[in-house]
Amino acid sequence: MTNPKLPKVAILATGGTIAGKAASSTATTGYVPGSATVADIVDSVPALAEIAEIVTEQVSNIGSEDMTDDIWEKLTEISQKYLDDDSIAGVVITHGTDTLEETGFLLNLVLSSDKPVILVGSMRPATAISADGPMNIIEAVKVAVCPEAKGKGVLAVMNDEIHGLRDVTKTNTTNVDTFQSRLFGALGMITGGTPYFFKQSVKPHTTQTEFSLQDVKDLPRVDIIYAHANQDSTLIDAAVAAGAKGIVYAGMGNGSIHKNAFSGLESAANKGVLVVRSSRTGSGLVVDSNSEWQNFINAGSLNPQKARVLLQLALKKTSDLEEARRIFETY
Ligand SMILES: NC(=O)C[C@H](N)C(=O)O
Repeated sequence: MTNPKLPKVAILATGGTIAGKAASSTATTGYVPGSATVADIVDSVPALAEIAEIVTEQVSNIGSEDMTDDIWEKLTEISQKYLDDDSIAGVVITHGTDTLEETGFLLNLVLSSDKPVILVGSMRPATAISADGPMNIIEAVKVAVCPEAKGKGVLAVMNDEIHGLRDVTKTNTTNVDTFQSRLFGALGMITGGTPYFFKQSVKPHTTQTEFSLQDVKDLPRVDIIYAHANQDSTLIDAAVAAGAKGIVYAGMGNGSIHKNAFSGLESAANKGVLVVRSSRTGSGLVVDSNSEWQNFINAGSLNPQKARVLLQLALKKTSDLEEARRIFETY
């Protein structure tokens, strides 16, 4: 779509339900994510041509439950290539919603630009009645050309809301209002087709971080172990045996550790594996509580999947406990 009078936006497509097709217009589950191309998506929303000159690139076409390190590496490089292009005003990335928060948090930490970068997905396939994808992509492009979106880090636009990728998480399996920033709230909203911003995160992102594209290469293995009643150390020992350099423990409450899992985590930490305590509750901070857990790092407000991303990047810089702790306190 060319209209050189309008700002130029790159739409990079990775797949997801926004590119999904179902057998019937009433089917909202059981569809195939990643079956429409970026060209199909853009062609099906002619109103985009009134907002921006659109250029597109297909990065992958997968359900985001199948996200890999290789696609992360490719996506970060391609995103930075467009951000470095003086003719581009902003970048929109279409993405499945299942791992959108992990990809987005990674981009928020490694991309270097103050241009808007917007992740967008949908909860209903493109073929569904009341599909949410077309309006979501229109609103994402509107935010991408909005001067106020500059310098706010990587953003997610869905369901008329603008969220920061550090804090947003998927909270519902199928509802269109699934993305919430539970602890700190949305950064803004889109009403009547206009983006309105009300706040921004104080945490460093994009141009302010110590991470770069180089850190996305050869990411170390980090496993998440989910806490539960009657737990033991079997899966923790298995993670270490599989070569994990880090473990995120999705603990109970304020990162509480089952006493029978503690011995496995302690022995992992003694072998140099960095262990982060996060929480399976879905909200709140994980802070110091039990004096026995001094060899572990607190995830603060990062949920287990976000803590995993930060721990992977931290491990590219250090294996020192205190230095990794500083990184978790910073971001
Ligand atoms: N709504 C969605 O996009 C879910 C889909 N499984 C995905 O993440 O690709």
